[in-house]
Amino acid sequence: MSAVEDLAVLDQPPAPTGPTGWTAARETARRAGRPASAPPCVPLTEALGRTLAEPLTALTDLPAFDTSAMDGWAVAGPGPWRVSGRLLAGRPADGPLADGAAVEIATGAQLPPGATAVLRREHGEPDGSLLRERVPGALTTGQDVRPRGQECRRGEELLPAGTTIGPAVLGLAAAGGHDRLAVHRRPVVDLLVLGDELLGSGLPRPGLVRDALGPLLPPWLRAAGAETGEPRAVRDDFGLLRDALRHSTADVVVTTGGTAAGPVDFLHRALAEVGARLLVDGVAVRPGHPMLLAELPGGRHLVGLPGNPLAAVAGAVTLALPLLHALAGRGPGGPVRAVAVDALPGHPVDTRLLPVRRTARGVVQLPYDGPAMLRGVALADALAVVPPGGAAAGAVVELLEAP
Ligand SMILES: Nc1nc2c(c(=O)[nH]1)N[C@H]1C(S)=C(S)[C@@H](COP(=O)(O)OP(=O)(O)OC[C@H]3O[C@@H](n4cnc5c(N)ncnc54)[C@H](O)[C@@H]3O)O[C@H]1N2
Ligand code: MOO
Repeated sequence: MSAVEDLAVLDQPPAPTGPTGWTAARETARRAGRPASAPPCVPLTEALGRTLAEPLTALTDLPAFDTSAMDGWAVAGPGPWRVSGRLLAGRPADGPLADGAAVEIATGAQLPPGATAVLRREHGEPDGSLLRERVPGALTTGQDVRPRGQECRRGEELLPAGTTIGPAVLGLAAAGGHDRLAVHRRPVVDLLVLGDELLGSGLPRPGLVRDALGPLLPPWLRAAGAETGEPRAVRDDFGLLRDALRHSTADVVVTTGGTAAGPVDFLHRALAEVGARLLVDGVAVRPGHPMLLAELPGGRHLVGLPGNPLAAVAGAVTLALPLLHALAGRGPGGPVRAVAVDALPGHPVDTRLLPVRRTARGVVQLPYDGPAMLRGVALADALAVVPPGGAAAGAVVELLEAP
């Protein structure tokens, strides 16, 4: 081994020897993800759900020209005014308006030079070719005019890099003159669902249960910025799992099940066999404590979610979403907090994640929150982070996104 390689090995944090604290585990996952360099520039139609790789700047003043905010008349100076002509939206204004003149104007039309205000249709009284105000003297200079640059000036930063591109961002980008946006690449996720007992359809039968995570995880991971296809069912076979890990080229492999120490829980062995390095091996959190995070050769990652469905949800919010957000270039965002209406029960030494519902007075616990249950979380607005020992009534707790 060369000296450089030697140093690189010494630089790496040692493999965890026990459960990682919940906050540290989430932070480790976030730090593990770095967005790829050279972000692509994509058309607006392909940018939804991605993250701005560069600040969004205005390519134009907004509005780009003085605009009428109302249907009525553009007027110059105090009334009464002599009316001639009509200005519609979509056509450039022609000649300037002389003092004492008015022109009929539509909302959104460019104001002619010399116009001092817009008189709304309902506030004006046409009298032959003259126009008067219904309430004389009520019109003020600049009224119902959207002056050029009111919202922004050309070159002004509208949104910072790291902003998630939602419909409003697309609209703003278009308004600001953009056809394409520099965005972070979506991290590609392979989802492997482990377990011989899992059914893809139909009713549970003796010993067999429906796969609940195959339907639950992909849309949630996509909403977190990932690109992922159909989950792949992998039977409880060491060789199959090892080969699935070995052959995946995804940025992140997410597995469900097989994290514990049962006779067919092969995940740890398969990770060792493919040369993975564990970054988190168990987390002091309930449910979900066997969750893990590993670095695969080539700097890719694997998140091992426990098989119990609510434990898998806890693993996703703790490890998978922070990792994917970081890879997708999303900032961590500020914590969301709420008051606990009643006391929230905790684990004596571990953090607990509880499905809760928002009410006007704060959040309340939902029933059916066992590790194997989804009934509570399906009704939940969020997962409350309950510190060891529990949270008293009136305490402020952090909230995490529920699927
Ligand atoms: N001796 C110990 N046993 C277990 C421990 C422990 O600490 N010591 N921890 C328990 C906890 S907590 C959890 S969580 C599970 C984690 O187990 P695995 O990740 O190995 O998951 P499996 O054994 O494969 O499955 C557990 C459970 O979940 C059901 N399952 C799995 N996948 C799905 C799916 N896609 N949809 C619905 N249900 C699923 C599976 O049938 C099992 O019932 O280990 C405990 N054991
Ligand atoms: O992770 Mo387990 O209960 O905590 O389901």
